[in-house]
Amino acid sequence: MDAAIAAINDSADFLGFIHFAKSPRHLTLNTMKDLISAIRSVNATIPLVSVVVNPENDMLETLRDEVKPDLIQLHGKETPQRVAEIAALTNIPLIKAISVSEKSDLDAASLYEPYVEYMMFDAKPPKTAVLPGGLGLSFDWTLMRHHAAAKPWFLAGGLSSETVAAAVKESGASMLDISSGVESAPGVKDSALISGFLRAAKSL
Ligand SMILES: O=C(O)c1ccccc1NCC(=O)[C@H](O)[C@H](O)COP(=O)(O)O
Repeated sequence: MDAAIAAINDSADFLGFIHFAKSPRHLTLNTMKDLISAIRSVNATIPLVSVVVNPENDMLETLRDEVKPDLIQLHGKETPQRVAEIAALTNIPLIKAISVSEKSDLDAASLYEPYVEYMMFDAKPPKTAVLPGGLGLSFDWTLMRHHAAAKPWFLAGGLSSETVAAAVKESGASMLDISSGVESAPGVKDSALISGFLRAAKSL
């Protein structure tokens, strides 16, 4: 909660919460529900995002009916057809994350755009990685320069107060997503790092 308050005080535009058991950032759906409710009692407007990976329908129904995030971020290998089903099932705006290591990884993005509010482009994890995100890895940001997008998109992966200026310059991103770059240890958000990142990003 302290990190969420720090981010709100420093004018973060979204807050995200991970539901993925293997992640050091994992929150149960009950904990996420309580956290979302507590944050809404101090700030009713900041959009709150539940981040999930290849979710089954029963989990999505719990998100929709109990957790009630403003957005759901899909960070797995969901196909465009599955994203369409999730949009219809939940009626909650979606963010679809795409893993990028080369230009051709961007080709499928347009297939998702009809069903989502936002896209996210994140670094492709190594094959051996346990996590699909939150790894502090970046990709060639210049790949985004010529990407024709119909929906607004976040740049993610390896961002920090040190890298953000180059990331924005090289990618042309106007929306950013950060996780490990504002942590003092895996899963431990650091208020000072959050403030530093938001100041650096908003000064660009
Ligand atoms: O962060 C996680 O542990 C995680 C686990 C499962 C699915 C997604 C996850 N993170 C997704 C994010 O949106 C991260 O913010 C994004 O990958 C950037 O991470 P980082 O490179 O650490 O800033």
